[in-house]
Amino acid sequence: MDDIQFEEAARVGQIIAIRAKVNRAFKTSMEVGIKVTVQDVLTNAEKIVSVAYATYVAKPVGAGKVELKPVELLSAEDHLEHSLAIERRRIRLGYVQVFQKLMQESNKEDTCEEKDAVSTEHTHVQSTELVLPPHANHHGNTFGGQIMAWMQTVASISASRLCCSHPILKSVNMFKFWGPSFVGDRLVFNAIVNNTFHNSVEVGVRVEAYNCEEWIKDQPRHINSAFLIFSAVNDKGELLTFPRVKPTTQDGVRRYHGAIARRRIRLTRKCMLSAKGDKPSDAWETSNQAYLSYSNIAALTHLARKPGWDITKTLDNVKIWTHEEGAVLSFKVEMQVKVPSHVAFSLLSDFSLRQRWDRHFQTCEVLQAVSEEEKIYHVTSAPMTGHQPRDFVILVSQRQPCRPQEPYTVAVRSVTLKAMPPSPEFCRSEILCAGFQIYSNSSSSCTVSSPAGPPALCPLPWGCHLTSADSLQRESKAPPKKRVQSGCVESVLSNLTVRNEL
Ligand SMILES: CCCC(=O)SCCNC(=O)CCNC(=O)[C@H](O)C(C)(C)COP(=O)(O)OP(=O)(O)OC[C@H]1O[C@@H](n2cnc3c(N)ncnc32)[C@H](O)[C@@H]1OP(=O)(O)O
Repeated sequence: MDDIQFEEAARVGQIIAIRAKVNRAFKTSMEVGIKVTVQDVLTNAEKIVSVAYATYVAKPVGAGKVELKPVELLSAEDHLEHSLAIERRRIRLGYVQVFQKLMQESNKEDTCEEKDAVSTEHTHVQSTELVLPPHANHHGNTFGGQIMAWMQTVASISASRLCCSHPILKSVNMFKFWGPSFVGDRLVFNAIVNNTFHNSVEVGVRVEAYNCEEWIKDQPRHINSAFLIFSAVNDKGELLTFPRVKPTTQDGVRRYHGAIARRRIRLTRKCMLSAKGDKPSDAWETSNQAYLSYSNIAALTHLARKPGWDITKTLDNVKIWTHEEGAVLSFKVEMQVKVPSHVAFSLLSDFSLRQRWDRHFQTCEVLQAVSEEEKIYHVTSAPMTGHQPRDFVILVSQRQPCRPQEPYTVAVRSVTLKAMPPSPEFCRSEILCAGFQIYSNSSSSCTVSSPAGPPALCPLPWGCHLTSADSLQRESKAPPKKRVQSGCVESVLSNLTVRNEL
């Protein structure tokens, strides 16, 4: 289960709609997108409660695995979600490594030394539940949602020890059901406050399952651990401040730092969700690398798939498309080239080759080869206006297709690197959203499509549409002047040269 954020409370008398769809089947697992909205019967106003993604694994009775068939994609939205699902899966599978890296860093930080800090041991709550048939599915497996509901009860009692009020669940951190539990099992829930952050508190819940034999032998199965974040309000609806806590055991210290690391990842995500087009590019840090790569690929994919592209010019086998939305203008250049798609991809994704065919690239140096698929480059470029040469620090994310119908993707966006601050020699410039999508036409030819546009219109994971709607609204209120993003025209110009050089 990915992070769950509760954006809106659903109250008695309101109508809840839950929409779920398999976005992509991988091998044995599949991503399900879930959107929960609440409608007020009196006003008809509909609000989003939560958008979340769950991973299900098809499981036959007994041992063995079920290999899933690919899902059939019917709409443009199906295609978009399908492309982005694989990027979200990368974030999920990489989460533990990111967390561990952050833990290494946060272990150096001191724990709370405040005299009046409350010992976390005061917040320990335990409860035991017996799994009965109504709690389980037709295989006799306890419903994940039932386990989550029990977790929330015990966690909110734990949080209430600190706030002397009713805690409100704000979000649930990404978690995994490690193993199943069955009808007849006893589930023991242990909840404890890990850390407090001014207006919020993180409670960790560990779930252990016992069948009768395991109960007697005291041999629990650890089936789940989750982290729930609560806030609390007073009668006037004002947020309450939580007291500082201090861990008193070695395990408590580990959990205390774990909460800080998880919060860093959460805040990074939130910060990226509320990103405005005019803010400086994001810093490349341990806590946000996965999200920056996601947003790089997602921005390009989303832009390329937007409805409403118009052909502006056709030159031989090159088409230039434009897309207008509010006051924002984006470009896309599309060309047929007589080289196999994998060759075009290897040429276009290696930016150190770009100087050979792009006159806008004067120098290009790899600053960080993060992985085979993510590289950070420093690029210098001749001045377009004025007299100062420009430079860029860009993240290039490249992806190979999982299926023949899918494109090769090379996405480009600016990032900030501490090791490469702006220098007086160059005017630091930004690429917001650009790159290539390469579709195979035959074994010897392909179509290279190169969109470039603003990121405010791109989706980000978990709750993106709220941000997009906001930004669209902002854009529509802007003065009616076409805003061509910096780097957009240059991108079009330089991408045009690809054709000849290939
Ligand atoms: C209708 C109601 C349904 C319910 O509520 S069920 C109740 C709650 N869930 C449970 O009780 C499940 C408990 N867990 C289990 O039984 C096992 O972990 C489970 C799900 C069978 C998987 O076991 P295995 O097949 O041995 O696991 P595996 O390591 O080979 O991985 C299987 C597929 O899952 C993927 N996976 C593993 N960790 C993941 C993660 N953190 N995020 C997303 N996907 C993840 C993994 O990549 C693999 O996928 P694929 O085969 O490559 O498609």
